[in-house]
Amino acid sequence: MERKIYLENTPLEKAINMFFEKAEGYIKYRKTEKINSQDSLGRMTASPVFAHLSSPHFHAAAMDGIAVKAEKTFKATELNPVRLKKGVDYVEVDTGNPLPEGFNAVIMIEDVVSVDNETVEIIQPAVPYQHVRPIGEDIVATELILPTNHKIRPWDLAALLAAGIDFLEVYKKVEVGIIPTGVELVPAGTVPEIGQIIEFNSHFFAALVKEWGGIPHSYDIVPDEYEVLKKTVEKALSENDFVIINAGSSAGRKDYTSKLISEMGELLIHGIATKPGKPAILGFIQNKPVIGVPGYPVSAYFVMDFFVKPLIAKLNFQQLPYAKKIEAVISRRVVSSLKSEDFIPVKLGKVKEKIVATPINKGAGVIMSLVRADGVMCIPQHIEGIEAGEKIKVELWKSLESIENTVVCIGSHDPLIDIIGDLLSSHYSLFSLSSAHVGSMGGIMALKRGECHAAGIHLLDAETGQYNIPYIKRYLKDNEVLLFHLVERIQGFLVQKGNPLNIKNFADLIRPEVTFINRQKGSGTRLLLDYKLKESGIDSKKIIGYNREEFTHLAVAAEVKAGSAATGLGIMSAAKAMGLDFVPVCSEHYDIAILKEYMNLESVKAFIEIIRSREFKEKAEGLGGYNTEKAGILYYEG
Ligand SMILES: Nc1nc2c(c(=O)[nH]1)N[C@H]1C(S)=C(S)[C@@H](COP(=O)(O)OP(=O)(O)OC[C@H]3O[C@@H](n4cnc5c(N)ncnc54)[C@H](O)[C@@H]3O)O[C@H]1N2
Ligand code: MOO
Repeated sequence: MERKIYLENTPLEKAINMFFEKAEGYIKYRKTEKINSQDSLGRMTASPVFAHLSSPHFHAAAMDGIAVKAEKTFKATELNPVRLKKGVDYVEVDTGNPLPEGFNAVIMIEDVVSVDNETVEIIQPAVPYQHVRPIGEDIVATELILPTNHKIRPWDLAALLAAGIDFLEVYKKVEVGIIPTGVELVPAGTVPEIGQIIEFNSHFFAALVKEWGGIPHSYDIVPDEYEVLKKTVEKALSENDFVIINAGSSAGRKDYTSKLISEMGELLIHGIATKPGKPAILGFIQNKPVIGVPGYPVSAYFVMDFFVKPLIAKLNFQQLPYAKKIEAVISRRVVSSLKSEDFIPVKLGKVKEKIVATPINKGAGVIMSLVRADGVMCIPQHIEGIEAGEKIKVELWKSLESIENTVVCIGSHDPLIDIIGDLLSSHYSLFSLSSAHVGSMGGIMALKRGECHAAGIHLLDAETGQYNIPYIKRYLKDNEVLLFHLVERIQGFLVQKGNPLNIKNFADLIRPEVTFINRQKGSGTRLLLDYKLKESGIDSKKIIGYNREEFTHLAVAAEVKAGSAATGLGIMSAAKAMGLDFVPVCSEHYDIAILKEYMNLESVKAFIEIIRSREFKEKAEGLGGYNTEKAGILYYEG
């Protein structure tokens, strides 16, 4: 099997146009079916629907009271009440009852004075047909209830039934075949061995298809064998309106999808100018659309969103679900490829009047970036990147109200921030926490720019040996800042189980067999390392890997776990999380800085309450490596 190395780079808009132009003829002819009106919610009418019955189909009392002959009441006044005889001049009726023969108005029971069991008195005349719902007030038999191409809403469904329409003709729901491919895949529910991956994309796609109004049919995992894939595609085509083939879309040795589409039908496009989503495949077999969706889930989501969502909408004769967009400022610099339109999931929060977007650009394989996202931003092609503080458009995945109730905490990474976030939303259902890890200095700068409420910081001042306060004095001198203790935390070397290289102190870092993974400039851990190196007179140039940077403790731990570095400086919880050993070397202050003006926000008050809670302290102590004695104490105002 030859590899297909060359992928096209068709701009997204062009790809969409080409694809839907070609699909146009197919989209026009849709199958219809008769369904029970009671099950018609959300379906599209395929022909006009006319009323079988009128509603009401008899004159009906509109109020509880008495049915009268209006003429007999005309003389009634307060001074000269009119008396009416039961059965002759009036009949008792309840709302909805048919108006008895010969009667033409209803008087509300509140306006009727009972004289005896057989007689009532009234002091106001009744107008003919007052409080009567005449035949056909709501619906007249034969009138148009719903036009063609109308999506049935709850009240439409009610009107259909009221008009005596028990069955109606709707378009058949689009049926979508989903074929997962790859020998490495094992069905969800299996414990995967090394090299095996749990197959979740077909379930992910099926859920998307349902959400977008289609009926998914997933097929068994197809190993990377051309003939098996061909057979499955043939079967799926015969059973569905279109087919999605998952994975095998790029340049791997067994990436067959594009070859198969060219051989069985017409390959329209292989490769679009987006990131992620680049290896998308668009084609037609027997005139039915066949879409090759990349294996990486984030890449897959965007290809589904670009092509499958509108295709389902068109085949269902429905409008695309409305995507709400807002303007936000971006909290940190994002570099972007000149060759592609970049789609990046973001976390959102509102600080003062600004909506702040923090990009979660973790790569196409990280499904958690979608789980954590509140929206998606797009950087157009031919733009190299966006600077922190610039405005961007964001597609919203969450209500503006919940974004307004989000505490934005930007700064140094610590798993405690996730714990605070979880406690905040579990104790205060309205509030949530959005955190971004950009290092302590990044947090201070975000506070200064008004892009976060709180910053998690642990900045050691090399001159004074003091934590955080000197930095606040220097960088936030124009702001009123409150500094709260969070924890004292132990920093140490993350090493393989058993510490095979026997790394004990900073001097060990320059041993030739010790490779290092560093944290990014501006992070507190980096400052701590540099301070300690200087203190011990160690030249950082002698450390192999000093220039390799990661953004979080966990990322450092992952590098050590994978063996690409022997050690890195980090916190105990990161070592524990990755099953590594931890060699403590020093402790530091991790504090929370908050601008005073945000302290009147209920969400920020709740955030502080959580930090002070016993539950938080217990959870933090449980992780190991933290002293929470002073958590939540305000110790500096500047
Ligand atoms: N040399 C090149 N390599 C890659 C390129 C390239 O242009 N040249 N493109 C990269 C990009 S971009 C993407 S996106 C991926 C797309 O990969 P494929 O669509 O070929 O998919 P696989 O390689 O088979 O799988 C990728 C990844 O996804 C996992 N996967 C696949 N199916 C499922 C499923 N049903 N459930 C869960 N996970 C699934 C699979 O195990 C792999 O880990 O290619 C890059 N490579
Ligand atoms: O589509 Mo790939 O996901 O560009 O990374």
